[in-house]
Amino acid sequence: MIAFPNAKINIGLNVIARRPDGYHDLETVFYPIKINDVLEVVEADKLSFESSGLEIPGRPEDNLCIKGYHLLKKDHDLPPVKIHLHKNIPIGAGLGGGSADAGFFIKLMNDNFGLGLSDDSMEEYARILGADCAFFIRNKPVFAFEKGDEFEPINLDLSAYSIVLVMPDEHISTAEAYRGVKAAPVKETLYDLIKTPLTAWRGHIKNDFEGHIFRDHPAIRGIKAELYEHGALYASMSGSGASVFGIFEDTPNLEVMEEFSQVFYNV
Ligand SMILES: C[C@@](CO)(OP(=O)(O)O)[C@H](O)COP(=O)(O)OP(=O)(O)OC[C@H]1O[C@@H](n2ccc(N)nc2=O)[C@H](O)[C@@H]1O
Ligand SMILES: Nc1ncnc2c1ncn2[C@@H]1O[C@H](COP(=O)(O)OP(=O)(O)O)[C@@H](O)[C@H]1O
Repeated sequence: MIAFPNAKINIGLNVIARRPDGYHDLETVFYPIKINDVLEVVEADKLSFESSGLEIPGRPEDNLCIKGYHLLKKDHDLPPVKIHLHKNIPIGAGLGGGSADAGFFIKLMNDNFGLGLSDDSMEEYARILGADCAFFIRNKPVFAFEKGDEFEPINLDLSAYSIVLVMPDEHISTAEAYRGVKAAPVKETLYDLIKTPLTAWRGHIKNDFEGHIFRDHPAIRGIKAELYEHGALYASMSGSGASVFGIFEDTPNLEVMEEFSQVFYNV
């Protein structure tokens, strides 16, 4: 059994308040994009995890797929499985790649071992693994709030546009991004702003992580500026960075950027 976990981008991200549990309340829009890992799970004599493709930092036993297995195993009678992950979604990119693997792993296990879990119930399991993980259960554009794990579906279809994603050499961990951010209440909620025409987003829809990350990593700021110079209608860092996306009317030629970063066209 095989699945193709996809990445997400954040269109806007407001960090609103620090919570007593150390997390932050935020509002953001999650939008799925077409950069995918390959996740294969087969029944085996013992539980194992292996990966190919991009190198995943950390021990295999800490991989979110293995954590997902142990979480489900507490409540369900599961056989041991062999997990193979081909990693293609850039890591430390703000693309939620690990979270996508976790969400898709839960869905794979549910389908293949007849666990009978509803989407709500799978979201509950996913939330335990990480704030972003629950999004990947339904995997549809949403306005997300609280820890970024409560959702309101939205009608947002960008398929008429060309989305280009640029991944610099630098990587940024989610923990680093939250450490430097200053929480503040919003003046205009993203829930309303996202309904305005895309051409009105620039200068209004913001990502609060950009402030300190652009200061500490000027090359990332440069990528955003370059996307606007190439005609993006809207450009932003995704989530906690370091990737930056641009939304274009027509696919741009970004050959000049390919020298120092990885460019994904039409995601
Ligand atoms: C920033 C966002 C934006 O979508 O994702 P990325 O851009 O990294 O993919 C998310 O908030 C990341 O979600 P996720 O990566 O699942 O976070 P978790 O594993 O739950 O938490 C990692 C760390 O981020 C911080 N954290 C996360 C979520 C949140 N609402 N407040 C926080 O302060 C905490 O310090 C936590 O220890
Ligand atoms: N399946 C996985 N794929 C990628 N990273 C994983 C996975 N499981 C656990 N991790 C851990 O999560 C960290 C960041 O994951 P990722 O989702 O790529 O972050 P971000 O969304 O912030 O770019 C990695 O450094 C790694 O240690």
